[in-house]
Amino acid sequence: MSEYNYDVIVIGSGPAGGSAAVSAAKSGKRAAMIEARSMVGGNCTHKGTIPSKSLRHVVKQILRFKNDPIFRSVGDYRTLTYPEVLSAASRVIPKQVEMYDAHYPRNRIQLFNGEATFVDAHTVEIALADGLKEKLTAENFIIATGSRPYRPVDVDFSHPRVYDSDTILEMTHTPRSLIIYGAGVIGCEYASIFAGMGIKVDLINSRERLLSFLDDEISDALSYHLRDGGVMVRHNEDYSEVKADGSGVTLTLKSGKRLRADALLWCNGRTGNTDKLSLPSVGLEANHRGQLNVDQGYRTEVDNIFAVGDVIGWPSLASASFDQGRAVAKSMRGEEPDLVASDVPTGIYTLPEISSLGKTERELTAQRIPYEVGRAFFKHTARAQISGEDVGMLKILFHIDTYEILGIHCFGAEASEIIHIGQAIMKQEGEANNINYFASTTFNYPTMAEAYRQAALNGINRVTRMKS
Ligand SMILES: Cc1cc2nc3c(=O)[nH]c(=O)nc-3n(C[C@H](O)[C@H](O)[C@H](O)COP(=O)(O)OP(=O)(O)OC[C@H]3O[C@@H](n4cnc5c(N)ncnc54)[C@H](O)[C@@H]3O)c2cc1C
Ligand SMILES: NC(=O)c1ccc[n+]([C@@H]2O[C@H](COP(=O)([O-])OP(=O)(O)OC[C@H]3O[C@@H](n4cnc5c(N)ncnc54)[C@H](O)[C@@H]3O)[C@@H](O)[C@H]2O)c1
Repeated sequence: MSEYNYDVIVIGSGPAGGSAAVSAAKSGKRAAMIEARSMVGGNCTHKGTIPSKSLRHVVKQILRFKNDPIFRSVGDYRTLTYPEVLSAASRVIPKQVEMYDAHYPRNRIQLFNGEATFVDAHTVEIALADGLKEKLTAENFIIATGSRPYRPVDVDFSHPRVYDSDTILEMTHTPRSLIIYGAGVIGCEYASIFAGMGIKVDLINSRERLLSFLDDEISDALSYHLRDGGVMVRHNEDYSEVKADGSGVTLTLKSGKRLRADALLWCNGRTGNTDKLSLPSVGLEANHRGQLNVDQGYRTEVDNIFAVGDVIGWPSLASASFDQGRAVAKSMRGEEPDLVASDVPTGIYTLPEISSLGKTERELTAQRIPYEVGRAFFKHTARAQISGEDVGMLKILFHIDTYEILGIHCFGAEASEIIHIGQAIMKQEGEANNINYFASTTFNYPTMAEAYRQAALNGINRVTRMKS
């Protein structure tokens, strides 16, 4: 008999912890999960990815209905309130919870609901919902406690007109105007959602362009479409004061500007959930963003304690967290983790959607790599013309001599799915990663794969002209 209750205890049931627990259990480990919420699924399911993507889907449907005359002939368009949109979007959460819930008994993972705190490197205490405490021991621990919105002390988040990305899901009214402070991925996605509902949005960015990690052309397209959708984007601005009163919120910027709106949504930064874990009892310390350092195998500075997901920082994506969960289980078994998230695609669910993979034009130019660009505009593809979603572009960057694909950048409807067609080719070893694939392969018609063919031919023709 082992001296411990479990081989592994996972703390946090989001994408990272959930997949780590299932992977460990499938390889024969006696696993337990401790989750502070009453339901599994993590912040991803309850506060982050799932509610925001569901909200966005509902708003996209509304816009479709509003903008397409055919729908107006079958029903009147009327303005929906935010609580109505939220209620439609919330239907997905229980379905996700039910799906995740089933994994635990099926894989014989013992689930405990309560907040976990370390006692020592092999013991945790759980504060159970009924006020009782329980101690559990394990040979290994996996910390997958995720992250939460960062709240600066000089902003009063208890005021009913001041929200963050968690509390915006509890807003019970429909503001006529909204200030979104922070134009990262969360800020831009929510700007699309609220502008799509007809709410006047001010989007405040502390940097000089939107989502500067994107290819410049795509970032410019996002700026254009957000503005076209009614969002007022302001760059290079930092707040000096947020003041909320009974009728609205005033945001004063360091530049001296004052903005006023019915409500404010704070989207500036996140912090890792490590403050409740009593890390000093095991000799661990989080950085100033509440995140833990890990090695290539997701091991912290304490040999038997691992960490995955948002709590270790970049890339802080659900997509990568699922893979990290499986990778850490492998690492714990002493195997080489092969799923280290180094080539994660970006999928940004603004309206229009954005997705990219690999190098940007700016990076290739800085690295002096000779490349050419192949472009296809959605408006020239039959599929987009038929669906009516003809705003968008696919851009392939490839090596001028070898034709190796170096980067793929896309915006427009279903961009985050479309990118995966190119990803499959980019992942090929050696000469198999070649833009010619798209020029010499027959695709279903009409499909958005046609955009790859158009972009490939566009780029190859340009190189051929240049070489002739
Ligand atoms: C608004 C928003 C939109 C997003 N959209 C996307 C997207 O479209 N695509 C994408 O890939 N990513 C997206 N993300 C990021 C994604 O949600 C996170 O990367 C993902 O949730 C991280 O998963 P995780 O398993 O690390 O932790 P989480 O999902 O944060 O789950 C951690 C869990 O740990 C629990 N926990 C914390 N402390 C304790 C404790 N002491 N004891 C017990 N349990 C504890 C929490 O209750 C929580 O359930 C979005 C995030 C936000 C906020
Ligand atoms: N579709 C998606 O994949 C998706 C959607 C939402 C959130 N997320 C993930 O959730 C995480 C959090 O998103 P977010 O929008 O809060 O964060 P973010 O990192 O995109 O930045 C949010 C804001 O904080 C500012 N900021 C961030 N770090 C800063 C720093 N060091 N100094 C000064 N300003 C800084 C940025 O300028 C930006 O205005 C991200 O890692 C993101 O990838 C992903």
